[in-house]
Amino acid sequence: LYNTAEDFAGMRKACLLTARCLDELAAIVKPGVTTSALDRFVFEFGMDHGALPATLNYRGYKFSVCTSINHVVCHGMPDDKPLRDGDIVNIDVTYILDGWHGDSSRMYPVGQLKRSAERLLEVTYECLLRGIAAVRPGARTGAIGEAIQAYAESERCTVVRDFCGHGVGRLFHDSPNILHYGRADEGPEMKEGMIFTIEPMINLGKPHVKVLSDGWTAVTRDRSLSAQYEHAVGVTATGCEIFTLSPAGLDRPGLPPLS
Ligand SMILES: CCc1ccsc1-c1ccc(O)c(O)c1
Ligand SMILES: [Mn+2]
Ligand SMILES: [Mn+2]
Repeated sequence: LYNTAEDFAGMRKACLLTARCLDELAAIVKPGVTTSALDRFVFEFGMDHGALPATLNYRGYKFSVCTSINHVVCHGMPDDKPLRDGDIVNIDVTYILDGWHGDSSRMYPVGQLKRSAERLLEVTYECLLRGIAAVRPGARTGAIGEAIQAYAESERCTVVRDFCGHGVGRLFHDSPNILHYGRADEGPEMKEGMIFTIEPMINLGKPHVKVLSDGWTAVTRDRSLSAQYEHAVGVTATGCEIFTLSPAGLDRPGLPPLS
């Protein structure tokens, strides 16, 4: 367990840096830009702020970021292929700043999206917000998954079961695992001071996923579109604090709020 004073202060700083990087990426992502260029930006942004990407050399992964396009569910690797008009891409960043891991991801539209793709982004972000709304001391972690699954399926979407959220803080991955489906009476009880990510992957088609021969890239088996949003949260006496919110309100899909 973490204590809500110093530990939450450390998480706030690491997560704010990740959120600021994700904010800046919104102006960079456009047709013709390669995901390798995004990888270089994320590495350099970290260097400029005294932070290292946690994914670099993590379990043999060689990049500073995951970039997952269209039917890629997660763990997409940056490459030299240019993004195309109509693509949707998840960019997942984890900076380590003074030993604290700021883990967050968002969806970025490339150019003009089809309505079905736009709707998937809205449903997925709402799934994350519903999961966050279920966080409070005394509830079980299963309440997060139940809330996400109920909303996703009410919108005729499906929840990926193969990957989950996780404890985060001084470690990139810690207990508890946070499932994005299930029942409210399952899982460990949430306690004040717990810090974990909620990172639902939502598909327009079937939930089934397979990992490509590169050992990383997870794709929908039916090649349907998939989206993911990730926030890191700390459990407080009254609910939770979202550490990775965008200071500019850019973490939600669609147009940024009028300033
Ligand atoms: C590429 C980083 C990686 C490797 C194995 S799991 C993983 C990963 C990627 C994004 C995450 O948000 C996460 O919690 C883990
Ligand atoms: Mn992440
Ligand atoms: Mn994560």
